[in-house]
Amino acid sequence: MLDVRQLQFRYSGPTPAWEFNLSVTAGECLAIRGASGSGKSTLLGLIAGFLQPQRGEILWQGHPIHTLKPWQRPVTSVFQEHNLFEHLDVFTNIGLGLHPGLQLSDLQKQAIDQALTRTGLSGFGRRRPGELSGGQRQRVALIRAILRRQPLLLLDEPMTGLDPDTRTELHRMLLEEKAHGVAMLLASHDPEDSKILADRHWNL
Ligand SMILES: Nc1ncnc2c1ncn2[C@@H]1O[C@H](COP(=O)(O)OP(=O)(O)OP(=O)(O)O)[C@@H](O)[C@H]1O
Repeated sequence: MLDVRQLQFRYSGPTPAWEFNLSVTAGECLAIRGASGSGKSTLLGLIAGFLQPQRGEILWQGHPIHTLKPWQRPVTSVFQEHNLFEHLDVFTNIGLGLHPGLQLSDLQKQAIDQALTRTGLSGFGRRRPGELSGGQRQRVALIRAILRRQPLLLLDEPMTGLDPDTRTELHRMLLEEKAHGVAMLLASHDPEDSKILADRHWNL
């Protein structure tokens, strides 16, 4: 279970201050609702560890994680910027999410191939991100996050630029992750994403 307790944050300069309080249990998807600029990405950035809170706690299974580096947290995230390595091909980008030294088992290699096929990217494994469309890059980022199988998945506008069939397949993959006990936080302006994936809503 994720517990965010009295988590206070403000950017430098004359910007709003936030205090976040929420919890998400294993296998649950919490949709974060709020107008553009209300702080949804900020909250996800704090949980991922890309931003440092001024006060408060983030607990996972009762243990504080807000003191950990991003890569030490039981978290994986898909942000709008994708964060793919431009000099590496699609397969390697995904594989590095599974093992930093790319020591992949046959099962993991199969899982990557299968996920690429399911999302219409069969045959794209050797392409670099610069040779992909925005929606294709988004799919690669999502596959990488899903296959990493961290207990907590942060999704910031995850379906941007995807066609209806690919969205349906990715919704299905995310529902499978939920069924495996992955907890999710979803920031999306698309009501369809929330309707299909979310168990609860939380308003900012
Ligand atoms: N690095 C920064 N420095 C100062 N202010 C920032 C910074 N990043 C974001 N903000 C401000 O913080 C507020 C919240 O931004 P945030 O990106 O969290 O909103 P959001 O709810 O995710 O918006 P959207 O739905 O448009 O993605 C906005 O007013 C934004 O301008």
